[in-house]
Amino acid sequence: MASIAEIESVEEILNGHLPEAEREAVRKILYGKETKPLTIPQAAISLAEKEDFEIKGYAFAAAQEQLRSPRIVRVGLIQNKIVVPTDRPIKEQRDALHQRISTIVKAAADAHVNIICFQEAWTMPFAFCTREKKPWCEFAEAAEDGPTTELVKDLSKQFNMVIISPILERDSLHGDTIWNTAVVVSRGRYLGKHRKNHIPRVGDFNESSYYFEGNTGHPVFQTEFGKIAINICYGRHHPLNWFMFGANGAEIVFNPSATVGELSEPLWGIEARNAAIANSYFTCAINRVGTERFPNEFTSGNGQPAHKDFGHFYGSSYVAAPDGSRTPGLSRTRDGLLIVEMDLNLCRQVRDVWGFKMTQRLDMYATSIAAAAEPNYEPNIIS
Ligand SMILES: NC(=O)NCCC(=O)O
Repeated sequence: MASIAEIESVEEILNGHLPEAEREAVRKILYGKETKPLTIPQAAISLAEKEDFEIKGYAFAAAQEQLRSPRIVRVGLIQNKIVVPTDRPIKEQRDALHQRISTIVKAAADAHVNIICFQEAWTMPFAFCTREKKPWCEFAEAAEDGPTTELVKDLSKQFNMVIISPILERDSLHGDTIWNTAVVVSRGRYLGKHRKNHIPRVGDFNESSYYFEGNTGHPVFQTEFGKIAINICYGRHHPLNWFMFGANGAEIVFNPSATVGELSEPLWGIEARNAAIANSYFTCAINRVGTERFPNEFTSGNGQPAHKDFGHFYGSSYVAAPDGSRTPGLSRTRDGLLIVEMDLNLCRQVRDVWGFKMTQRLDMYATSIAAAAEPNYEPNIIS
């Protein structure tokens, strides 16, 4: 039997072992309405083969309306391993990732992707497990015009793509503070940024040693391809975080992440998908792959011996639609590009059917939440 880290994907196992007669019914129960495979241009397929990354494409269907034209958008999600070992010079590590992701973006451009999102802190290993400041803080760079944003501006301009680039940000203007930030670039220009709202204090995710909770609220970016927002990684466990992006009008919310199997894999397929259902928008969940080893040992505060790796980042990036259907996930082990076509009209179509916005009782919850946030709140328990 394969070890859990070696399992390529749950879908592969189901497809390989379910009798054909039942396969489609089981798929429908688990994943909802069928997502049709997309025809991916040969140039993109050849590049993926040559450069050894998975490429998969699916399309969500929406109803044809009488008064509105379809609003078809193609999104791309990239998941990847780090390229060179973590003891190599910072610039070499970052340059290697810049090169790798630029190649995958080229395949996305060949497949006519309009909006692409990279994984959380994509320019670096997820070194926060070490609690060491040196040399990892050196990966932090300016959101507006750091070397990574300059590269992303070039790619965005060259391929007319909106690019979401989650980086470690250094804000030199405000005390050299560090943030976990997603930068949004459109038409080759910096459009804005969002800083991660919820900072984990769980397992080896010692991110609070490096940066604070974000101070940018819940911005939604109006792009030529629709209204988009970013809920960075651990924010996916917070329903109100998802909710506020929806309250500000998001049609697609990206969830660039870095998370490991032991901790979160059973939650992974549920949370972004549930957010898509609850908020009647599309969600795009992205996780890195591979096992990252660090030069120095660190402990996990769990009584176990010190160790040098973070465990297995399980990939499995996927997209969920407001009607609750979802695409299959990318591989649990390989670099990959997931291309998904969607009609943004589906958001309103689902709202009309389910009425979740109409029935949400915001005024009642506003009062209740304001009361519950008071330090002397008395929980309403009747015994
Ligand atoms: N990067 C990050 O916030 N990870 C926390 C663990 C998780 O949310 O699964």
